[in-house]
Amino acid sequence: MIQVQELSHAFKIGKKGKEKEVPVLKGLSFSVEEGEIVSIVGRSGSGKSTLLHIMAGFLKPDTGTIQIGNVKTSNFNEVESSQFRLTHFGFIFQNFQLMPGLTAFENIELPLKLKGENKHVRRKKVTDLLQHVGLTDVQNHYPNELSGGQQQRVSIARALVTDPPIIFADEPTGSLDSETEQDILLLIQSLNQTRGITFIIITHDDTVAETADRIYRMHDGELTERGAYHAI
Ligand SMILES: Nc1ncnc2c1ncn2[C@@H]1O[C@H](COP(=O)(O)OP(=O)(O)OP(=O)(O)O)[C@@H](O)[C@H]1O
Repeated sequence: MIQVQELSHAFKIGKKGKEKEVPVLKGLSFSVEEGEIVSIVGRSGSGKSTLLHIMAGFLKPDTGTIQIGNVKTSNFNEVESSQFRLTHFGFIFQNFQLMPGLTAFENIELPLKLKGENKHVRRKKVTDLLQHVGLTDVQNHYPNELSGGQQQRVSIARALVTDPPIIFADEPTGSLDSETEQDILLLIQSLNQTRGITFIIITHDDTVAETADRIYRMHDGELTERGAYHAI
């Protein structure tokens, strides 16, 4: 479903005229099947976030191609990239990135408002998702009135509310204690199974990586597959 081929990217650093090229991705190729949980594991600075930014269309690769379904997304211009992102991708971040002035319900509802969905559809979708992620009782709480795990559940529900087929999760449990981490990983697995959503999890943590159906290890700008694990 997602095919990445021969992807390379280097950053230019230093003063104008004296720039140095720092290669980060060096011709890496890999694929993700529809409905899979894939993790990309690697040390800090190995290029995981760069790969995610390129796959999500925030950054152009120097060379290489990305194909999602039958669409070659690496050929997109900025407008096409952002339109594709809105309909195909959801994002989960380490630090949740919730709007502090909105309740849990309103945070989850926001992408639907931006999409112009009517109130009735919004209420139904948000109510269903609140139940699915176990937050019905705290739906009127603001982010600072929620635990880290609850905030991450809100951000997961927000990522899912527009029904994207692919979710990118960048260190989704990086701010959580190990018990809450397990709860969130189980939630991701349950959403993957019940809704068929593809998850791409970026992490430096082997325990998190092993939740996935398939693990890729990032090392020196290349990816190698590490086999299948089902640790939970
Ligand atoms: N905008 C940029 N300009 C120059 N160099 C960059 C830029 N972004 C990232 N880099 C460099 O590219 C390399 C890979 O960074 P990247 O953030 O992709 O790694 P990572 O594996 O996601 O790390 P972490 O786990 O710490 O987030 C690092 O050496 C970093 O310093």
